[in-house]
Formats: sequence, structure tokens, C-alpha cells
Amino acid sequence: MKIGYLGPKATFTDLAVTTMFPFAEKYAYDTIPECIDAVSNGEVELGVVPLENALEGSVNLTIDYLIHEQPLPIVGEIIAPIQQHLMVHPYYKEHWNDVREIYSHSHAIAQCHKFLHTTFKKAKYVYMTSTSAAAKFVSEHPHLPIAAIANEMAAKEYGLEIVKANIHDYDYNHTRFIIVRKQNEELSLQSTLYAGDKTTLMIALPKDQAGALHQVLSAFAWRRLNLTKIESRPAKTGLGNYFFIIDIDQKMDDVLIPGAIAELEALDCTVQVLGSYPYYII
Ligand SMILES: O=C(O)C(=O)C[C@]1(C(=O)O)C=C[C@@H](O)C=C1
Repeated sequence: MKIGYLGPKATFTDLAVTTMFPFAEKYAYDTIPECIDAVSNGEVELGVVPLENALEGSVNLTIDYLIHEQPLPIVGEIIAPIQQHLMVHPYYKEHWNDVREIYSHSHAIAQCHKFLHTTFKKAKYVYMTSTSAAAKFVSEHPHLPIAAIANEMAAKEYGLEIVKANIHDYDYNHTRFIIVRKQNEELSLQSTLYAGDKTTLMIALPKDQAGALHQVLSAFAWRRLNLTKIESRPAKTGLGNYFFIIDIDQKMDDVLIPGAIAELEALDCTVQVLGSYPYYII
């Protein structure tokens, strides 16, 4: 099976794909939109991109691209632990404290903010499309005083030295990666990592209606549908216009979730099912 992922080789997304689909033919894409487009135009069957990090929150680019540009169903989710390491070219191994620029994905830099603040007071942060893109850049510029934040696989892949391991500020650091597909077909994946099912909805509230969000939440509450996430994102149609992304802690059924959706639509909300899918914890 052909699987696209946010590359280049050795991103955290690559690690998640390699663990979940050890026999897949993997295709790396430089950006999240390129990876999602590749699924849409049939270059690959599945695409895996990051959605949310426990320390830093949502990957807005993924949510926004799926909602506004390329609506593909979510057919699965992988939750993986994230360990960030500081790495330099071997040339800088002994004097890594002198580096003046730190390269990484914005989420990775944010996850290590306390460490960076205390260790590199004057360093400049340079944001890259992924952690492994940063590691690759550092490996290609051996004489620049720069470091990357990335994982162990990237250090090996690009021949860098880890000079400080586990520099993320909080121990519990996990990221959710979603699996998207062109057609809403179930993943036929038997895995011991299976941990449950979720349904994700996009809900746009009617304009200027007092108590609308309260009514939306009560449609789930009285049906005892457990919500595991609620987040708002700009609808991009005007200041103050937002939609909500809601995760329900169960698979789409015949009664409860369709009943809640019908109730929301009767309240003039617009509802879109982004996916009902299994999740796997690595
Ligand atoms: O850059 C990578 O290695 C990615 O897979 C992306 C990403 C993210 O977008 O949050 C994934 C996990 C980590 O939280 C840091 C970066």
C-alpha cells in the first residue's frame, strides 16, 4: 500500500507510519498540503499528517487545509510519544553551546521553550516545515554554528550528534496523527495497538444566537455522548466567525450520533462528519 507522509525521511510522522504500517511503500512530502493533495489526486492511497500535540495544541495547517481546501475523510488516528533531542553536525560536537541558530518545526521549538530559554539566551529560532527538514539542513551546512531539534531517527538518518537528549519541557509529550483517504473506506488494519474509536464533527453555529453553543453541547450531553475535544477555528469569513471541531469518544452508530446531528441541524447549525475511525496508541 502506498502511504504519503509529512517528510522528509525521519519526521515524527515517518516514525508513526513506520510503526503502524511496517510493510507500506512510503512517500515523503515536504508539506502537509502537498501530502493531503497527493491523497486527493490518487498518488498515494493513504496520507498521514500531524493534527494535535499534547503540549502545543492543534496543527492549524492540517485542520484548515482539510476544512477549507481539500476535504478528505479521516479514516484513522495514530497517537505517538514525542521525544525531542538537540543535535548538531559532528564538527560542532564539542562546542555545541556556541550555536547561534536553532532549526526545527514550530511545534518542536515550542515544546522545548524552557530548555531553549535557559540554555541559548541569544539564539535565533528558524522554523522549518518539519523536524527532519531541520536535521537535514544542519547536516548539509557543517560549518554553520546551528543546531536542530528532532528525533533519534533523524540524527541517524542525517549523521548528526545528539548533544542533549529529551529536551521537551514536559514528560507527557504525545502527538495525534490522522490518516486520510480519498474514499471513506474503513482501514482494514488488525493491530494490537488499537485503542478505541472516535467520531469527529465540524459544527458551524447559527449567527448571533444567544445560548447556541450551550444548546449544541446539550444535544450531546443528554445522549451521554462523551466529548474528548472541542476546539474553535476561524471560519475565515469575518471577524468573530468561528466553527467548532468536536471529537466524540465512540464510533458512528445508528441512533445517538445521527440523532444529535439532526437536533443540531434543527437548531440551524451546519454539521459535517469529518470521520468516524479507529485510533491506535503507540
Ligand atoms: O516535524 C515533524 O517531525 C512532524 O512530524 C511534525 C510535528 C508537528 O507538526 O507537530 C509532529 C510531531 C511533533 O510534535 C513535532 C512536529
